[in-house]
Amino acid sequence: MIPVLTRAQMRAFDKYAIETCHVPGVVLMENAGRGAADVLSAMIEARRPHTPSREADAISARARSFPVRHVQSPGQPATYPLEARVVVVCGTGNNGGDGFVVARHLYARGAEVEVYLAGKSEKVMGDARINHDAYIDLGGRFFELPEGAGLGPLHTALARADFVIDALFGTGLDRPITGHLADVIAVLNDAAARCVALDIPSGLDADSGAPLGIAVRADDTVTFGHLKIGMLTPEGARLAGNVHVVDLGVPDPPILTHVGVVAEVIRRETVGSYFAPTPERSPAFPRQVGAWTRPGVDLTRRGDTRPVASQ
Ligand SMILES: NC(=O)C1=CN([C@@H]2O[C@H](COP(=O)(O)OP(=O)(O)OC[C@H]3O[C@@H](n4cnc5c(N)ncnc54)[C@H](O)[C@@H]3O)[C@@H](O)[C@H]2O)[C@@H](O)CC1
Ligand SMILES: [K+]
Repeated sequence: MIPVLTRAQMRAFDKYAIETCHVPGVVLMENAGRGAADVLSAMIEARRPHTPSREADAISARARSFPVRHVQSPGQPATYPLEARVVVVCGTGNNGGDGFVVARHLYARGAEVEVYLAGKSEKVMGDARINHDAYIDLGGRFFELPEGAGLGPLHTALARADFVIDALFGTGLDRPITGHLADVIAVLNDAAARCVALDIPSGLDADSGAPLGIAVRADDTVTFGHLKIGMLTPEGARLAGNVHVVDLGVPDPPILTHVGVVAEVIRRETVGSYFAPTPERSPAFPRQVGAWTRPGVDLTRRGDTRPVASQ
């Protein structure tokens, strides 16, 4: 079964890993961002066969000048250099920090990357600041888009982008989005580029699955650690698009025991475990001996998912 967490549970998961298990937050952020970069690399690779021939010539010329250390190895999701123009739109919190990690990895893999920060660098702190500085000091293309700045440059960048990465807000969202940040999201939603959200589409309430003011309409969402319940409601699922779960590099059992889960997604292959065999003939299937009957199952809480009785 696949665990599903609330916003508070996911935040408690990260906190427990950092404070009790002593996995540094910046390591979790690196694992999250690198995992997302792998998902994106595979998406970029999947487009490669459709490249028109003139462009393909340019690509092979670039490939010849790309460092030899990027020889494709087993498990590597793509051929380097990646052929894609990627615009990463970051907020000033840790979701934006994930965006800087993704930007750094895609840049290192040869993609054309630009980062737009919806705010000022001076507002970026902690683990996000470490990754902000690393990306910029490695020579990554970077632009600030603070309150009051025109959104023309973002429009222009998105018009030529293949992918736009939404790293504005994750589980830290706690009030409706208004003003400048709402305008930035509207620009993202107008773009033709494939939109990939990090953790959750910005503006989506991770618990209710409703937009808080305005929300990004993603084609894909790369979510970190575990599914969030808000992505499984009809509206949340529509905004999240295809969902990919990336692990944070920490084992689940010691942490999930402490933080709990709100629901579980059942896999086809394990659905049988929800049914218990009856020793007698079932009244519903009188000819069948040892029929399988449905026990009481409540899929909304982990504690209630055990079969309680044969009925
Ligand atoms: N160390 C960690 O805890 C990890 C966090 N991760 C990422 O961090 C995210 C959570 O990061 P943060 O808690 O920094 O929060 P966010 O980056 O989601 O949001 C940033 C801040 O924006 C403010 N805010 C909330 N709603 C707003 C609104 N409507 N308008 C303007 N400002 C608003 C809040 O003060 C919030 O803390 C996760 O979704 C995930 O992407 C991952 O990197 C994994 C590790
Ligand atoms: K996001």
